[in-house]
Amino acid sequence: MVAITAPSSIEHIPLVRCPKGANAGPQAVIPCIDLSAPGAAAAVADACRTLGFFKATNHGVPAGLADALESSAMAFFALPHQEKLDMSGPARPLGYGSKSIGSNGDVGWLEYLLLSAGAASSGGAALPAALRAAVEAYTGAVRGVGCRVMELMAEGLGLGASEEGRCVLRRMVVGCEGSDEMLRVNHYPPCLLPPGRDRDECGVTGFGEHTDPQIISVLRSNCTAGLQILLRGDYSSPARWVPVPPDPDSFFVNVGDSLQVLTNGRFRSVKHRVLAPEGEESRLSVIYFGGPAASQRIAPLEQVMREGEQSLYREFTWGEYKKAAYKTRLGDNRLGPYELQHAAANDEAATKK
Ligand SMILES: C=C1C[C@]23C[C@@]1(O)CC[C@H]2[C@@]12CC[C@H](O)[C@@](C)(C(=O)O1)[C@H]2[C@@H]3C(=O)O
Ligand SMILES: O=C(O)CCC(=O)C(=O)O
Ligand SMILES: [Fe+2]
Repeated sequence: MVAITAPSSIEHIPLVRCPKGANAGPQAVIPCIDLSAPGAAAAVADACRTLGFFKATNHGVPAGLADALESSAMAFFALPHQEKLDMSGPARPLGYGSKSIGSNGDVGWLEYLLLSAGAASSGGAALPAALRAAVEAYTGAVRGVGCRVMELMAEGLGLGASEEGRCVLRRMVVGCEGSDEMLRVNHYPPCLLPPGRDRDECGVTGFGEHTDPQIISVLRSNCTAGLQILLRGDYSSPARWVPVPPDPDSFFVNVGDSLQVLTNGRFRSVKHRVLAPEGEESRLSVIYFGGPAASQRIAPLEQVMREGEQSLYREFTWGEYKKAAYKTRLGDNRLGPYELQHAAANDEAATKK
């Protein structure tokens, strides 16, 4: 990676360039799942096992809620820097941030608002009234999508026979005292490179590669592209980045690290990143992060484990994991320190059955 300085409305900052060569290869198909279709649970589980990512349609959220949030957020980001800071406070971690992501030196070509989104939260109390109202209405709706998806995930894992099984994931995030829900609004202004700078080999990093630490993330963006996911490689093909074509009418769902652990690796958290817009248009994305209460134990759900199967992870609470995660850089492997070497033993036990 090479540090460059690119001019734009968000000042001169050293930026990281992402090699584009790694994107070569056929367009990967992002699974597109109709949340109301009869086979949705199986399709969701399949997508979470293979990619850890899918697009959700037929979600029932009125377009007006996202439109209202998009327009009030764009009006907010158009305010002078100091006003934005005064209204939200600096992102430590909640608040208004610009260029710097987290507190360990990551930078990106964006500005953002990071808000607590819990049912009882007053996240962003000093924001403009229209933005606050739009955030509240949108959060209620996207939380509903998250609930539906978490129930489909549980059903797809084979836990759907009882109400308890079907709701086991959803209840960790919604309707649970102290759960850790956040809403993030990211604004990526166009990044116009000076004449002579060549974009063919590199893109400018909007948001560097990472996995999300929570259980689930539900993302919606405007029409501007930039999001990419990492397709894991195997013995026959190397890992590669694939662009996710934007679709403002749909939501994109990410499996987070905590869900990877809860399913003992059956669902895989997806590495993703955002490249800064190359055209004239800004990218505006809104992400709902569903995390559990700080005291929630994160360990494989008993109901998903086969007889004799061992946990692939040392157990932790969400509070411990979040604290550790916030000491890492974006691209670090945050689950690494919790991994146990039991995969081979589990495979052997499974094939003997
Ligand atoms: C560099 C960082 C930003 C982040 C906290 C961290 O130290 C590592 C995880 C990052 C991440 C990625 C997903 C979400 O955008 C986020 C809010 C989260 O929960 O973990 C961010 C954190 C952040 O921006 O503060
Ligand atoms: O802005 C985007 O499209 C994705 C950002 C993201 O992955 C994040 O905020 O965690
Ligand atoms: Fe993310």
